Amino acid sequence: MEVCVVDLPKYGGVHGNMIGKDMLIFMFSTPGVWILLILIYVLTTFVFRKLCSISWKSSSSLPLPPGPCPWPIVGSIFQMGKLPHQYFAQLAKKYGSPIVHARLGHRHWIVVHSPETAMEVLKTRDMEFAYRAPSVFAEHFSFGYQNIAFRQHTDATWRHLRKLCATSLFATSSLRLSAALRQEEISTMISTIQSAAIKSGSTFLLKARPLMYETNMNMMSRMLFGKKYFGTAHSLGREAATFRIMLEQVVEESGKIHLGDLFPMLRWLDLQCTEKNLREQVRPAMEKFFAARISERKLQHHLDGGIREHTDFLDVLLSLKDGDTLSDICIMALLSDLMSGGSDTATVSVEWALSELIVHPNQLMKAQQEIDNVVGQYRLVQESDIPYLPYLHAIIKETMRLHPPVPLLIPHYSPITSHLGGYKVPAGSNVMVNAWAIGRDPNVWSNPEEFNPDRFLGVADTQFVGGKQFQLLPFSAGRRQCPGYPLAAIQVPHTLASLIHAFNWVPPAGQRSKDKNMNESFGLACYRAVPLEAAVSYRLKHVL
Ligand code: HEM
Repeated sequence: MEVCVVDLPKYGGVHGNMIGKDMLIFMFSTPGVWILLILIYVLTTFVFRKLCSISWKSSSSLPLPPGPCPWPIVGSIFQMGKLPHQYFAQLAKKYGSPIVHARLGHRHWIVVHSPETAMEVLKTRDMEFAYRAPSVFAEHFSFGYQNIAFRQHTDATWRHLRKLCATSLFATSSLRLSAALRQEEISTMISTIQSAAIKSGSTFLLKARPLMYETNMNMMSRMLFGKKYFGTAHSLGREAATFRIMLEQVVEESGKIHLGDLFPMLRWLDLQCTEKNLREQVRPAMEKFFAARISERKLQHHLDGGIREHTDFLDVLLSLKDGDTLSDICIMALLSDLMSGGSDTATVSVEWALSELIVHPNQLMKAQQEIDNVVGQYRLVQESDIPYLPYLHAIIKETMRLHPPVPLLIPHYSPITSHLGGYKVPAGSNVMVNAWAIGRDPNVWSNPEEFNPDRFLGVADTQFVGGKQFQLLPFSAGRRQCPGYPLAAIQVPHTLASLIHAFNWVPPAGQRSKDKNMNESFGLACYRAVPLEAAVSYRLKHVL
């Protein structure tokens, strides 16, 4: 039998099982295949683009606002640095756009930089942008989004809580009732400094921040639940120690960037162990502290036979009836919200105002003269004097223009895809207003870097809360506008007036007025990076 030997190609015949290099060489040397491939490529690209444009158009056919090209996965986290408001202001300048965008991890940040765009976010389309983003810190600090700051504005309880604050804590009549306790705390602060001045001869070096912070905390805790934890010997028990430790933990956690917020899919891993700390240490400590305040007050109500007069906000909250009652968890969340909302912001405002006045001695002198004319030198400033001090008010407005205590406000959020100023806002974006940048914008203010309180003489206080022009936004505006504004509008000028009325403030020896270190640090509020230190001497004829 004849055997026909066929020399097979190494990988099989043309119509056989041909794979590998030779096959590729064969394919690409055939013009028909080339044409076919090009056709397939063109077709698929066309179909893909078409499909994309259909789904893009159904959400938004607009481009993202200008911004840096993000790194894969991390986005622009490493470019942002420690002062996000300054980073975004630079981006707005670089791209010549009042709306800029950066991606940080998984989340988009859309930041607006002009009064017009701020008005669109905070007023015109307030309902769309007044949401809050879910976040690791917010979830634990607010006992599961139970407080005002992190509850959604569409929730009826959010409206109820804001209304309760407006009618029973910050209403003019309520503030009048709590005025005496604030005066006591201010007098204590002044006499503490005065004693130190007497002890050290006449002029002494003072770091005022801790004292101002403690004074504000005492005012807040007394107004909210009738107790104080700083300063005098009788308030330094175990309860005060617990309170202070809790406070330190909250401040520390609030300043952290939680990876779970930037990469929600990795949240369960808790790579930094920050969530474990929040869940197992901070939240239980807060819960234990506030639960104890609530149960001791419930006991008092019981002993008083339900006829106790309201002495503080906790009394009001525990006396709510029928459909208005709040759960204990909600009360705890509200108390901690108000404590933290009202302490750092007021402290930071007064510290920046003092810092500016120390480097502008003529303006300090003018303010002191104004106060002397109204108050004299034989008593301390009282809240009832505040309406008669227009130059002091102008100083505070000018300070908050240059140093808004919360420079990017609290981030707003868009849960759905939306648009702003002709740009796309992807679903799940943080939408932020750069109050710091608007306050320093040369298109809005003449000589914006100059500290010139006179520009605000004769300007109504309502300018503080958005006003008509949205140029000055330290308290924000619209639905989320700071509910504590009526208190801050008394507390900040009262504290500042008392300090500059009672003392002379000059830079420490060897430091000239114009050597100003106005660097900032970013946190719950935007403090001076280096706490203010000044040489202080008592200037009143009145002795405490
Ligand atoms: C100088 C003093 C203060 C400044 C500059 C200030 C500023 C602000 C800002 C910028 C916001 C964010 C608004 C937004 O998200 O658009 C805010 C919200 C808030 N502030 Fe203030 N604040 C001050 C004092 C207070 C005080 C005294 C309290 C209470 C005792 C308070 C309680 C709150 C609360 C609860 C919120 C959340 C409001 C919400 O989300 O609905 N603040 N504040």
